[in-house]
Amino acid sequence: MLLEQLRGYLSEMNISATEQQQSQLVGFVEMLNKWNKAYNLTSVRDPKQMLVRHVMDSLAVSPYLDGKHFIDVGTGPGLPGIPLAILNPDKEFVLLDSLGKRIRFQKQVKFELKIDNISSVESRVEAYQPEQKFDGVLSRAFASVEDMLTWCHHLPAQDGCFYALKGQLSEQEMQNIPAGFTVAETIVLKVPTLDEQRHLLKITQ
Ligand SMILES: C[S@@+](CC[C@H](N)C(=O)[O-])C[C@H]1O[C@@H](n2cnc3c(N)ncnc32)[C@H](O)[C@@H]1O
Repeated sequence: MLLEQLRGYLSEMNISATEQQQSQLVGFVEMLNKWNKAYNLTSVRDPKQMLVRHVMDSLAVSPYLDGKHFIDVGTGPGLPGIPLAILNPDKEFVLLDSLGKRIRFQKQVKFELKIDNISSVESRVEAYQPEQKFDGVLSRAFASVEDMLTWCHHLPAQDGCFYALKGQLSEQEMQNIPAGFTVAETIVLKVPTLDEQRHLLKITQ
């Protein structure tokens, strides 16, 4: 059932995924649903809604990613990083969150679904000093754009950029973008069956 739903959405979004990737994406929803009962990972309780609101919403970002080495800050259970890693095995994703139980969930997902291109870091983002900087710094439902840029300014490589996945954009939030950062692109994302607005801000430094 979930698999059929996923296939329909992938075709609507013009995204191709192998059988193995499809089964990993469904496996991720099933694990999210199972662990959610004890770990409180998301307020979305219905697996069909998890597929739309978490997996498809994350995958909508995939066509816009430039580079190979990404970090997803405030990733929680691995959103958008895990669906993006499943779809892009040639890219690497560091999943960072300050809460240990979310990190434990990500590690179990990596192990059970055999996702080789993710690694988890338990840290506050402000304190994290990576050995290698990133082509892209991703976030979804993490913080205001202002706070994200202030806390994460040390993470992108020279030509790297920020990708903030947002709902409705408030004028005030856009006005508060700190000096030295530029919104290079504002992309309107289409997520099947979701009426609310979804935006991807691509921000350079
Ligand atoms: C609302 S959740 C969003 C999770 C996920 N990105 C999503 O889209 O569902 C925000 C997450 O950011 C984490 N977080 C908040 N402040 C943080 C910080 N300063 N450093 C690292 N993680 C942080 C929280 O632990 C939480 O998991």
